[in-house]
Amino acid sequence: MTSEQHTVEKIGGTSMSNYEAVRDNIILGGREQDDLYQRIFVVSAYGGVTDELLEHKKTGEPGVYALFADAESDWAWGDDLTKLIQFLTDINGELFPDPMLKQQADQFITDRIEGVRGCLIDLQRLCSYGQFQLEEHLLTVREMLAGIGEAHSAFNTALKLQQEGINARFVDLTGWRDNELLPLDEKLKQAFDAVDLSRELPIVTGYAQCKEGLMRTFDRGYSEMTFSRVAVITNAREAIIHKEYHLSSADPNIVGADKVVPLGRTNYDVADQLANLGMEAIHPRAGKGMRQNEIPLRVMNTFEPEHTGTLITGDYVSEKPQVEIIAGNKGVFAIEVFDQDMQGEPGSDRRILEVLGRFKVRFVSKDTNANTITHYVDSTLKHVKRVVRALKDEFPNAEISTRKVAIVSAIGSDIKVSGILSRSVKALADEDISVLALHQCMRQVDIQFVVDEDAYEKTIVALHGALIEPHNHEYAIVAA
Ligand SMILES: Nc1ncnc2c1ncn2[C@@H]1O[C@H](COP(=O)(O)OP(=O)(O)O)[C@@H](O)[C@H]1O
Ligand SMILES: N[C@@H](CC(=O)OP(=O)(O)O)C(=O)O
Repeated sequence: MTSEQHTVEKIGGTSMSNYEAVRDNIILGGREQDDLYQRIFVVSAYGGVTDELLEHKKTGEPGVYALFADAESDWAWGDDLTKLIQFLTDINGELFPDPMLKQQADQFITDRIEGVRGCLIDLQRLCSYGQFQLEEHLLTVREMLAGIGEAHSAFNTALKLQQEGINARFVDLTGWRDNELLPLDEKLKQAFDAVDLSRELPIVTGYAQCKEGLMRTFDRGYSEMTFSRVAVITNAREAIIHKEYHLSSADPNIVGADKVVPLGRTNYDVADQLANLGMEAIHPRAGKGMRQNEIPLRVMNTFEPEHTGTLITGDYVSEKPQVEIIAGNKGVFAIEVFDQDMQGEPGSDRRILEVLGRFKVRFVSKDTNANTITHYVDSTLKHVKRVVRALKDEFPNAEISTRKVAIVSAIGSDIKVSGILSRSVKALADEDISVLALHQCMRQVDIQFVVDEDAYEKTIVALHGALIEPHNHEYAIVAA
């Protein structure tokens, strides 16, 4: 099934938890009955469910997976799974006042969870014989558990919409009781060849089981990968992500919702800069497929459906050079290698990168001079300490130092604005913010300021006030 007239739309977890908003603002949105179709919805688990299944995305608090992987507490995971059934059936109770429908939804998800419980008990027994190592199967366990959340929300949404007279169809990509493991693209082709978009509304699980193993590469970003591959494989005319906020000119929680303005237009290059800083409009690997297939990506605010949101395309460059977004990352470690012999010994950078690669530490930015190379890494203190120990072995005569910093970036599809650098630095100086390092590429799509970690918020506010607010954008920066 491919058509050039349909959209593929991802609905994020926080939005999914508000069924009425999903139904009224996304599914119906004032459309006539005949205009409801030609859309594919890829849904995430309800907010907080995947945290319970795996571990809390922000706090790290263990979920079922983390407890199962921690061999010490043999049965804590089982108790957690039982609590999870209660959590999910409570959600069903909110969603289905009709007892028959609630019973149907409860039956579906309880069967699924009890099936997984049986699997995990068998796996534990298998691994108790020593020939089988639990560690070798943990990624499969993680994938199986993750899929429960999306199966739950997709099944419920399809059932609810059917009750509202919409021909919604539950498309389960979680591989539950599948007898073959297919590569992702093949699995998607198989699933959507069976769908008639002119008269069916597929509600698709954001988790897809496939030979590549989505979580191996994307972990908690798996639903974006499923979403983007569905858009590519079915040749969508547009891909849309429905989130609980606009992609704004800065974090509304820092600058103030009254001061930020939605980004109306931008491009995948800017989206990659944001992802590099940890503020993901779209995961770069997920965005790559859509960019290469020239599928526009729109980020919509579920709770402001009348707003055209942010349209991300590969070729967009703002007519008037300007900063479009101030974004940053405060959890960054600067690892500085200062070695007086460096100038005379080419290859130092390669050796440093080899150490970072060995510990799978990703760097967000870097700067160098004759005898100093500094990498700014987005990692944990534990990993940074390991890297520093390895660097000391590699560079015995070097001074190696680390420091927690924040990186704040002024980003835009074209920021070749004369005087922007001086205005930015002045805005920071006026707030007594010292700039520890400064990076700008010749392509001029971003200027990165490295500041003390505790100056992160002040820096974002100062740059937003100097570079964006004076333009008094109203509806959006270049409305989509
Ligand atoms: N430029 C920005 N536009 C909108 N929100 C932003 C921006 N920068 C940071 N944020 C913050 O990111 C939060 C969402 O973070 P994110 O991890 O993407 O949520 P989710 O995991 O639900 O997609 C928003 O609630 C907002 O506080
Ligand atoms: N439900 C998964 C996948 C996901 O992307 O969710 P969300 O769209 O709410 O970020 C998770 O929480 O990781």
